[in-house]
Amino acid sequence: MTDPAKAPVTAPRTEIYAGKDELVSVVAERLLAVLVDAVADHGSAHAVLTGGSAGIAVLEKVAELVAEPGTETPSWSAVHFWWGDERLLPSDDPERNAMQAHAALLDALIAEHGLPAQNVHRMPTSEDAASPTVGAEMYAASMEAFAEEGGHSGLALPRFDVLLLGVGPDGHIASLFPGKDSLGVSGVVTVGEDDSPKPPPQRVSLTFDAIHTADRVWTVVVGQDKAAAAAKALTEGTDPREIPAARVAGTMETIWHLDQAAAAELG
Ligand SMILES: O=C(O)[C@H](O)[C@@H](O)[C@H](O)[C@H](O)COP(=O)(O)O
Repeated sequence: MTDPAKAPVTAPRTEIYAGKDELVSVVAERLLAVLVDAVADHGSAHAVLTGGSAGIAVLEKVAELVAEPGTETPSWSAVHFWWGDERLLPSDDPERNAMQAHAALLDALIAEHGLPAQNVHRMPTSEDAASPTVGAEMYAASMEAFAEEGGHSGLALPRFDVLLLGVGPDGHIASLFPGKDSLGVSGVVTVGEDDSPKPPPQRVSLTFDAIHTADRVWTVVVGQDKAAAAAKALTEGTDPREIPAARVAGTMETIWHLDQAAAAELG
């Protein structure tokens, strides 16, 4: 079995866009293309979604593209959506990443385009799980049920074709925050966070080991408040315990999509 801590990872490539709209359009088009190609290539597609305003704007753009006649789309019955992290809140809380993604795209795909509701794999809510640790274990079991046979990582995970990540001004990704024990958790696919510095405190997150199994890992980074964190993350030798985004990587490609404001301090 491959040691997941040593999964092959690719070096980051940066792409800088004039503004949020340009960035969001490119990522939305690319996301659709990856889903189409994945279904054609291996019969299904698994995408990992992110919260945050840029990540949700990408989904809104995908919804726009899907509604346009002539857009090439995947067979939605073969597409699965997962999350990189979630806030442990009640199911109807508008702060849940899943609620926002449903409103932006998923409800329309289910109602109008044949996406099976059961292909949307939400992280547990505070009604489902008494604690982040329990929520993390539940989500690991959900992913195990779709684990790729003979996957290269040695972890019980679906083959993630693409995994989106927002980046916080503190350099956090998913719910992996600077200085937290979650950063060092290895050999498992999920981790609970009880004390997030960004509210709400209780969250569930994929681990770095899980993130590193994805074929493509794409950040979506918009705004001047991310400039310092992005610059540090993309500087060799940065300690990921201080800037978790420094460990962002996928097995086939790692793309940092930044708008000019977020890229302002890149070396
Ligand atoms: O769970 C959270 O607290 C947010 O989802 C967070 O992780 C977000 O992804 C980044 O802060 C980037 O957010 P923006 O895309 O809004 O800049």
